[in-house]
Amino acid sequence: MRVRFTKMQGAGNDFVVLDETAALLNLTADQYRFLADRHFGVGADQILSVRPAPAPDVDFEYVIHNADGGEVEHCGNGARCFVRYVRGQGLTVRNPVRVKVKNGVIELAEQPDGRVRVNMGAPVFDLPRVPFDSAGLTPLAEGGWQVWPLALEQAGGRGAACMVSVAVLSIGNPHAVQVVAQADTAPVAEQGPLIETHPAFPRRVNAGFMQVLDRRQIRLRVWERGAGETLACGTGACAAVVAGRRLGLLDERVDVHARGGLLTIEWAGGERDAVFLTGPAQTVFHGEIDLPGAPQPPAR
Ligand SMILES: N[C@H](CCC[C@H](N)C(=O)O)C(=O)O
Repeated sequence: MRVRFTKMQGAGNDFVVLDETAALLNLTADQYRFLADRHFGVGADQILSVRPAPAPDVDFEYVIHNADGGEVEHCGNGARCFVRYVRGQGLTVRNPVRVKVKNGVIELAEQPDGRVRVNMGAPVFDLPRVPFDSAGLTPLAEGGWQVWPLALEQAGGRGAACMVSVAVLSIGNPHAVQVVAQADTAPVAEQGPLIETHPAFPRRVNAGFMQVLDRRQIRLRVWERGAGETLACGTGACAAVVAGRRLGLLDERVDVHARGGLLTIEWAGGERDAVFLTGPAQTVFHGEIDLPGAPQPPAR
């Protein structure tokens, strides 16, 4: 099956964008994995699908699949590319654009300076909604909030276990954020997959490693659920700033230095206050590719 796509990136987090506004593609997990494959496919951290509005109060539906083929609830860097795509392709002239994501509606606005500002909605701290299973775990009080100590053990008991303390929250998708002294030398490759698959996270989790430079700047690396370490993670940047602010370390507006670029996060600090993510969105190229496997029958 031949599909047209657009390759995009936001602060180095890269995407294959599929325009499904005229017809749904009904791709399989294997086909999403193929598109994301950097050797046999196009190559991307996530696949973003642009779909028709499911209700009159939104302009589009925004569906995200990780490189491992699994559908996920949200992608902040992808949201910026989404609005760049739909406006650039003339699918809408609205600004901001309202899109339906799995757990709600978000607003995406192209700014005069060319960056894109996304209203990501309010963070979620209710542990069962992250979801996080805290049974058998005792939180540590930290700066007026709490962090959760997790034992990380190599598969098969190889190597010594180590303990990390993570702040746990959802930005529509699950995040576990730890404060580290130096992001550049943080053990992202070693600890990331162990945190991602820790049994306390029944749907796995994105693992953030945050170095606080000062109250208005952090350096952040994220091992993403279903994708591994990416050059930037939009929801991860939101989660890190919200966690840092609740731990008393950060102010309302923070510049997040990711490996792939700069993101700006704003959160007033109230549990019902929306988190705002501002950053770049670039189109890299357009293309077509033959997908293995037969087209799927429409979902029932
Ligand atoms: N890996 C994430 C989805 C993509 C998030 C990230 N690319 C962003 O910009 O928010 C998850 O499984 O929840």
